[in-house]
Amino acid sequence: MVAVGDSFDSYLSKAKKDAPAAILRQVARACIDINDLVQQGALADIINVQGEVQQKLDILSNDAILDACRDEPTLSGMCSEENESFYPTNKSGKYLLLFDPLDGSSNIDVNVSIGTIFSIVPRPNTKRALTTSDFLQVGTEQVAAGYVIYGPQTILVMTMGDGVHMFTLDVARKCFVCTRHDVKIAADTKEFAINMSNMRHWDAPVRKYVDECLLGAQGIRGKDFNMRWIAAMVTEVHRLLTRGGVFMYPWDRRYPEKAGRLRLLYEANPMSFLIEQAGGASINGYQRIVTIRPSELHQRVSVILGAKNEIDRLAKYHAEAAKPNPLARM
Ligand SMILES: O=P(O)(O)OC[C@H]1O[C@](O)(COP(=O)(O)O)[C@@H](O)[C@@H]1O
Ligand SMILES: [Mg+2]
Ligand SMILES: [Mg+2]
Repeated sequence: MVAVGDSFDSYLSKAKKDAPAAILRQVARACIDINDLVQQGALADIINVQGEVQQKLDILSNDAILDACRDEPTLSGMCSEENESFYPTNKSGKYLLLFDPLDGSSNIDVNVSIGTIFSIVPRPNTKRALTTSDFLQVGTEQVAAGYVIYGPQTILVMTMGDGVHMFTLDVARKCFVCTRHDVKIAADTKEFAINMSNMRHWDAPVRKYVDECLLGAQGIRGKDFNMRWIAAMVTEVHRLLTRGGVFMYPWDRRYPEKAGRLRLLYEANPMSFLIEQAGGASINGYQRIVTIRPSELHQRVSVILGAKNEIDRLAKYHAEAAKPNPLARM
């Protein structure tokens, strides 16, 4: 078990023999480079005065991960939120890497925390050429997942199914050091996060849950709730892992044909793995997110995750709403 003060490298060196340690080392290295880019901010524009075309941080971050991982022998392919299709690497690699290189892009200009999210799954069949369908695995197949938050501190948070551990970047030494291990989320909370501007578009169960929270001590919940919205899933999940809460980006009527806003493979699955490892729960309203069978790389999903008892309540409201109305048959 990892302990506070252990370096990320020593944690990885103690991992199970078949763990994707080498890939995680490369991802961490790329994220240190992304952190440098994030820290430079507008200075990067000033430094690059030679007439080169400036690239958006999303693209630079994407390139940083592709560059760091493409020669890793244990990796057979990568898939990014920023690319239409997958990127094959080493034929004999045992693993596949999926990632959102820069989450919370709208926060960059206003200097609010952003992050990188990653997920590693085994390659299902090493005997034939890699195909898109190899990436379309249920979240329960993940062998490792996590994120790096670029905030006042830069912190790598991850799980290999052995609990959730946090490693803070030692900027001077350019390495991550464990600062919290086996993080757990309390089953109850008085805090929720949702984009309230979409309220009129929500489905009835989400509306009911939030209405009850807003009634506070005067309503059936009997307690006052606080609300947050940072508009970066990484930062919201980091808050949940630090002091509990509920995060929701549910399906809404703005885009009825889409299952939600967030991406199943690059955002929802890795975050759900972390939240469940921390003792919380993560659903799309009706089922555990990690049990959803993906049908396309950029598939979207409704996300409701965090404190166990709150998610159970939300699941109950969804199940009740889905029951056929007995009056309809009369
Ligand atoms: O702008 P909104 O509707 O508040 O949406 C914010 C959500 O969009 C996201 O930024 C989407 O991720 P990207 O920035 O990677 O596209 C989430 O992190 C966040 O939860
Ligand atoms: Mg994102
Ligand atoms: Mg992104």
